[in-house]
Amino acid sequence: MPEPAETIDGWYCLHDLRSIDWTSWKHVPEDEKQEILAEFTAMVDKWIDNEQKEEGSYALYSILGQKADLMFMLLRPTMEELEQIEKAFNQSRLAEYTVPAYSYVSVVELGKYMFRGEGDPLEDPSVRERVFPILPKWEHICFYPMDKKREGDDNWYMMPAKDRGQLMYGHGMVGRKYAGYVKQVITGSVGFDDWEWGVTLFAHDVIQFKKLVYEMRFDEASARFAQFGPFYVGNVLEKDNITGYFQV
Ligand code: VOV
Repeated sequence: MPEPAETIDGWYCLHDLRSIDWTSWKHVPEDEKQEILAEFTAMVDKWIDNEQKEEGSYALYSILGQKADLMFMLLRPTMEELEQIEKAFNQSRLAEYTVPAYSYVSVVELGKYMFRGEGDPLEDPSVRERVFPILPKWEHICFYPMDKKREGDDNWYMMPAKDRGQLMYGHGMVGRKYAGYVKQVITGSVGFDDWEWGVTLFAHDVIQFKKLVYEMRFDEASARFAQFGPFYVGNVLEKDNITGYFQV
């Protein structure tokens, strides 16, 4: 049996995507809208406070297209904390005007392919930074789940570790060209959700997602083995712009 890849796991992750029921929202009296948004903003304040204490992280984006309108990406040390956040939103008044669109449960993951250090990797500050990341608040986000193929000769899980390591090295080299343009957070979801990984990318210029994902399609790790779920792309929603976003 090929040697399984060892992973270094960090914060648990919830991608929570919601669609807004604009028709119902439109009919809410203005003063009530302000109260509802104040309650939601107070929730975001808690996420910001938690991030400042480095006990987790968050990203808040508006999503284009009809698949969803909002995406919350939340990182916490435990799944219980993620559940509390999800529940708090579901019990909020804003939730009455949203419909669940998609969700994804995973954990920030670093494959040991590239880790050359000795001892406990979680004591290495550069590893900690990657598995307990403070999510960038860059202008754009792109999120999609993916699998590695298990078909005939293209079975990732039957490949020797050394060959997988080589392919991941090639993958990393393509990715490195985008340093400063795209930041990636890879979350593992085997046993947690319907796909094997969640890929979350952040960029200042949205076109960089297309360039990177397209270039990677030609790299063997993706060309032979990658299978993709739905893609979600969006724009950062800063706390101060929440009221403006909900204006109708
Ligand atoms: C910004 C670009 C970028 C960079 C620099 C980068 C680098 C790296 C390195 C060095 C490593 C290996 C060690 C680790 O960290 O695990 C990985 C790992 C991984 N990646 Fe990646 N990736 C990028 C970007 C990047 C993209 C765009 C995708 C989606 C693929 C595509 O075709 O759409 C992706 C996927 C993954 C996955 C699913 C894994 C885990 C695979 C496994 O079998 O364990 N990734 N990735």
